[in-house]
Amino acid sequence: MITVEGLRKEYGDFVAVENLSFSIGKGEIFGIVGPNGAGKTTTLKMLSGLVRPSRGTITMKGLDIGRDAVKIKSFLGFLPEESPLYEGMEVDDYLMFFAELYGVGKDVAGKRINDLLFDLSLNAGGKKIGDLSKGMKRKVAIARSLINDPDILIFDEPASGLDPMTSRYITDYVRSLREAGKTVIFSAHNLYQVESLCDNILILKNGRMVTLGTAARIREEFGKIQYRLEFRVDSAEDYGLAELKKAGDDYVIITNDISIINNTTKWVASKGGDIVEMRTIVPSLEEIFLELMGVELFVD
Ligand SMILES: Nc1ncnc2c1ncn2[C@@H]1O[C@H](COP(=O)(O)OP(=O)(O)OP(=O)(O)O)[C@@H](O)[C@H]1O
Repeated sequence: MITVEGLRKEYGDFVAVENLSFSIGKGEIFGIVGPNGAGKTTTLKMLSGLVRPSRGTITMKGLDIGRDAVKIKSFLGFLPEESPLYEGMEVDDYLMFFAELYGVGKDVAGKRINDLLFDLSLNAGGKKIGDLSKGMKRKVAIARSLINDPDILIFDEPASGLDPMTSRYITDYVRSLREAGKTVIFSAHNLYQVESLCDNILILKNGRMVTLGTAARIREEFGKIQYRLEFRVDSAEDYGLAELKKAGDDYVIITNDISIINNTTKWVASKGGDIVEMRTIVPSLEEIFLELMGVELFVD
């Protein structure tokens, strides 16, 4: 559906995005994450044809964005990070206005607007856009990005800064778009959202790809699985295999070395003690992300 090769964007001497290559299949949800300034918005703007790449190619449905921008725009919906809305207009009129800009016929547009308002649970009750809540305004912007019934959606932080309920609603809505066969590319700061939603995740840092894959693959590649063993013995004075912590009457060790776990269970048995619990600790994508970005993590 989408192929990106050797994408680069320079602003003067500054390289905002460097040598990005990836492809996205039809019906996929593709997430882009990275710290502030990583190049997410720049990448999304290049994908949506708003910013011209300094180098590299983007093809969508076999069309080159440099040569066929107009055709591509007809099946593309873009939600910018901050979307200025016409505050003095009512939602229906606003959406109808954009439908006309896209050449959507009045009857089709009317039905589509009703469906969108219903699906997004957006009931403005005749209020002007300027008087709506932040979450409702975001929903209006999302509805606008869908007014031409695009196959490919590019959402820049669709749920950022919204209350958890609205954020959850938008996440569920994005999922329903995939079920309707749309391809969705979005950037986010909320890694839980990305992990629960995306088929593939691209992690960017300083404009470069750190990794790309499913959440499970990224976990496998970068996440250290740790083992946590909790046991009970009368005295642990002669235990010297790993650092011991106390949890009430019990002792706990956390290690990524399975042989330490095996030797500890033998030692516990030799002391006539009991194993209380043995489990693995799988790092969350958030923890892996922080580690990849060079932020130290503490496990307790
Ligand atoms: N028009 C521009 N002129 C000069 N530099 C720019 C321009 N647009 C973006 N940049 C720079 O490119 C880098 C990447 O910016 P971008 O907005 O793509 O990052 P981002 O990952 O979306 O960040 P955030 O999470 O803060 O939105 C930043 O250092 C930014 O200052």
